[in-house]
Amino acid sequence: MSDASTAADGPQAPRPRTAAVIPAAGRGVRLGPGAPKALRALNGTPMLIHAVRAMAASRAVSLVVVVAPPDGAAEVKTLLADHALPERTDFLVVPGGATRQESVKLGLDALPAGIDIVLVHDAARPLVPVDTVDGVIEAVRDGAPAVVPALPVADTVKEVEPAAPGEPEPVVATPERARLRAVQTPQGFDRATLLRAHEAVVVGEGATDCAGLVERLGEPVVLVPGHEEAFKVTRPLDLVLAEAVLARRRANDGF
Ligand SMILES: Nc1ccn([C@@H]2O[C@H](COP(=O)(O)OP(=O)(O)OP(=O)(O)O)[C@@H](O)[C@H]2O)c(=O)n1
Ligand SMILES: C[C@](O)(CO)[C@H](O)COP(=O)(O)O
Repeated sequence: MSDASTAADGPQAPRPRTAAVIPAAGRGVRLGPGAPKALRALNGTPMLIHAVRAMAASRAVSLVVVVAPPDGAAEVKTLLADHALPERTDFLVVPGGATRQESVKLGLDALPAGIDIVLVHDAARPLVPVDTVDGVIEAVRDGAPAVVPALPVADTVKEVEPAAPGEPEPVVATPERARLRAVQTPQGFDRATLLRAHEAVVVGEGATDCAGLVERLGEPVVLVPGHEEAFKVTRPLDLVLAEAVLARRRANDGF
């Protein structure tokens, strides 16, 4: 994707500037004991570095804000300095909060003036392909205030009445699968809309993704195609899958 702001036949309006906020402050409890999830290695490189490279691979992204584990900002700055990253991209590191939503808000608060489009991308989705990133940015540039990459759901999904641990859970509904989508990141937003959505959150009534907050404002949220390789590393088997994807990429492209 080219980011030129002038054309041969004269000056045009400058392209909107895009930043990526990467919440990376989670512990990774479901992955099991160890370092914070974003700092764990995939093929010898921290997951966070894979995620940062995935964002910086888009020529439209001029700034990446990493939201680090609360006591890990210095370590993350060192990691960014120690790994090869594109020179055209700027990097900022801020400490995160107690929830993903709080961490994203801390990242948003660190954005400088002049950024119009914000991607929010989980460090835990280190392998998202650049075409998916660019597809999200393009849809925001085309005027959608909130854009989410998504895939059809493969399993049938049941809604349950939560039960005590160890007790069977009663099913209350089976949503029509053809209407369900599993959503991924990066989610892309018009900056002002995303900020308004975060500022409107009532304590105790958060959402598990930023797009959920925009929906509550009554603003439209649209989906674009996601990618199987943009899966979230959540449980131990996901690490095995992520390393297999990297091995396949190396075999295919010598990458
Ligand atoms: N307080 C938090 C919690 C989560 N995240 C980030 O949000 C993304 C998605 O969250 P998830 O995969 O659930 O990560 P964890 O919260 O670390 O996982 P777990 O729930 O297993 O502890 C991750 O990149 C994670 O680092 C964050 O920045 N700040
Ligand atoms: C944002 C997200 O990755 C979209 O699927 C997901 O909601 C994050 O959930 P988590 O359990 O907080 O990781």
